[in-house]
Amino acid sequence: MYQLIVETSTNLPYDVRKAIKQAKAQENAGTRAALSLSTITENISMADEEVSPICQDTGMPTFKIKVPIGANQIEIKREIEEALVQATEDGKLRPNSVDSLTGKNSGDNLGPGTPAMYFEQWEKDYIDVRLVLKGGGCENKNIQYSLPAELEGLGRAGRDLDGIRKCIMHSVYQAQGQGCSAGFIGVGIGGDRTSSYSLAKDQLFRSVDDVNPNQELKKLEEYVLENANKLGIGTMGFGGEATLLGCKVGTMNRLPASFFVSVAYNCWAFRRLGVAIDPQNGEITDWYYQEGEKIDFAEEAKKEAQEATGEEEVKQVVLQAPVTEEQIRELKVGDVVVINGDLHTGRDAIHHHLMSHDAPIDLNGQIIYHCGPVMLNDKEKGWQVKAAGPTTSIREEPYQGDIMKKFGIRAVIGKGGMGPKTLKALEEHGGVYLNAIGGAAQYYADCIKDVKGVDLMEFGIPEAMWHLEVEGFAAIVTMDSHGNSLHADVDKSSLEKLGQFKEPVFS
Ligand SMILES: O=C(O)C[C@H](O)C(=O)O
Ligand code: SF4
Repeated sequence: MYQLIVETSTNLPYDVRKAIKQAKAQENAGTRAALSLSTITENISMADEEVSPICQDTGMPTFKIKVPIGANQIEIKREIEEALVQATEDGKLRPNSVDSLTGKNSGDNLGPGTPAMYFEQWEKDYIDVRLVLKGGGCENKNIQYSLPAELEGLGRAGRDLDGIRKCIMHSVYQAQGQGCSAGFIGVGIGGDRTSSYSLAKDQLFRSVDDVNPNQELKKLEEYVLENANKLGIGTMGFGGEATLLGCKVGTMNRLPASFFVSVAYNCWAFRRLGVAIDPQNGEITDWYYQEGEKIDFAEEAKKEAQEATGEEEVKQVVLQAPVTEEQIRELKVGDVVVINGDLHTGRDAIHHHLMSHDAPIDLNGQIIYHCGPVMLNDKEKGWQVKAAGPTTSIREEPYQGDIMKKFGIRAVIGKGGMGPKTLKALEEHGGVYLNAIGGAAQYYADCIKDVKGVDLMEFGIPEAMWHLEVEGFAAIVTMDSHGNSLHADVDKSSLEKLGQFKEPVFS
């Protein structure tokens, strides 16, 4: 179980690698989307080499286990829990289990509902364990429709295959880049609200290459894959050709009165693996999702990095943090900023806290990084950063503008963009929003040269305020102090494109 957990967190499966490689081939060199994909593939290689988490959000560990008749499920549960605790201690998983009422992090990835484990008996003589580590950002972009429904951009979706088609197209649109596109979707049709979502998630256990045996669903999957990529959302929502990398649809019976379509959205960091286990000796006899060649992005990434620095099409601005208002007002959407100096992490708990408390340090001219890192406290070296990519910024929308003004913060780094309230505050106050590449947790951890301290540890490791010193931390200006937002632009243009799919296709 330990091996399965570590491999899943650090080594992306072959089928997912293949889909990412295809996406890269679709994007034109030198574009924002192509550069972001290069960062992503470089990150995949780094995680593999370092045996460190691909993304800092190691998600909700979800196990699907098939056991021969007579196998002791209680013992298997215990083994899984022990392995999770160990993997957390070793920095392969972030402590991710939080009490919903008190906000307290259990620290070891155990707690009510964590991990999720689903057992099933079968008549074979081996144990089949599948694991998906699905992060919170993409989980937040899951969506459930109850048909008939009225959908933005697409009009009425009826209780038929064409209505289902519209829901799925809409689900990709509404995710924008916030679930770290390009993503994979699993769709569940029918059931009740619970079983419909669970069917959607089950589809994520199908291999990316898997072909649906049901001809109608096969056509639907192909249609969505082809057409969702015409929405122009692209990697991280920066615009581009690759928005969706996989679409798998399953169906089950429903009640006469209900008609649910549920969509489970998974980011590009699609961490799911599986093993066959011999119950006699506990040995792994087979790994799943590893057919064919393993794509090694390392060499490719090196070549591309050289080419990209040679091209230099985009404006690059080096900022030494702390920064001044004048420096920030000079930045425009599309600029690439390279940061050296101080960064301070702050996510949900910190933003909520800062609304009614003083900051633990002087934040004037400082940069806030929406990030909940994986940290290890080494006896000799002190705090070590194991993974540190951005988290979805939109959750801080109610607070961000006020906090920037209150403390004189000049820049925030995150992913997925923010809304009109923040945009207005950036203009009034002289601030900027910088988009880092979601999921690229190794790539950014590598830029962190020192952990200078930590405050508000009572919020738990991911939510604490970490004071970091960085070098060469690159991010893209996607919202500036002149009222421009790339996110608003991509949302608007993709909604217009969504309108092209209004007419019936499967009727
Ligand atoms: O929790 C995180 O670090 C990231 C989260 O998965 C997100 O996508 O927002
Ligand atoms: S940060 Fe992005 S890549 Fe990581 S779990 Fe969240 S959605 Fe996935």
